[in-house]
Amino acid sequence: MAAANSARKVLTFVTGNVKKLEEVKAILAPFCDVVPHDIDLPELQGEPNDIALDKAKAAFEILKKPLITEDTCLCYNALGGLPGPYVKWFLKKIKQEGLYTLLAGYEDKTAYALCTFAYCDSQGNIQLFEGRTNGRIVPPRGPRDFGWDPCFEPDGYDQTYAEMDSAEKNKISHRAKALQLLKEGLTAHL
Ligand SMILES: O=c1nc[nH]c2c1ncn2[C@H]1C[C@H](O)[C@@H](COP(=O)(O)OP(=O)(O)OP(=O)(O)O)O1
Ligand SMILES: [Mg+2]
Repeated sequence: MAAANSARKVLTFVTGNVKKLEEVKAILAPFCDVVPHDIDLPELQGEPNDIALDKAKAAFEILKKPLITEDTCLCYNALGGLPGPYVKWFLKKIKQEGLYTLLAGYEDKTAYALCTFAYCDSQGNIQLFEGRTNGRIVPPRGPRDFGWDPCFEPDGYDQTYAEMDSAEKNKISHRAKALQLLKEGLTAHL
């Protein structure tokens, strides 16, 4: 990875999620190539930062080379930040409709999408880069090919993430913001 300046930089992204990979590749295209490595990493329960750190540590123990991992949370303000890192399991069991009806008893539909990238260097040192986009939870609208995108309407938009084109989402998303910080943080390393 520590390539000469003239060579194209390469980052290994450990994820099992092809839609994440697609977005990360598109957002980082001007900066580096992204090579996926599909490992189903164990995920701790707990605070988003601890989960993100642990995910990178687990990936490094297997690959023993520099890499990035990412963990995404969908946090409802009315629920003290839940489902947060557990949104994957909520989605699996109650689907997009359920993610909306979960808030039936609450007036506050605001939420934020939180993305935490972890970069692990060749020595196993880990740095985190966090991006957050505020919005609200709505009845699902738009294509259903990426997680909770149909339920999340970012502030300042009347479209859900799912209804926006991908280029637009990639300008304002939680993931785009985290990757901007990662690019700034890694320019010296890569
Ligand atoms: O921008 C997004 N828009 C909509 N849905 C999203 C987004 N980003 C992640 N998601 C979904 C995927 C999974 O249901 C959960 C996060 O769980 P999370 O553990 O981070 O993802 P994952 O297990 O699919 O992939 P990985 O192998 O990288 O852990 O939210
Ligand atoms: Mg996961």
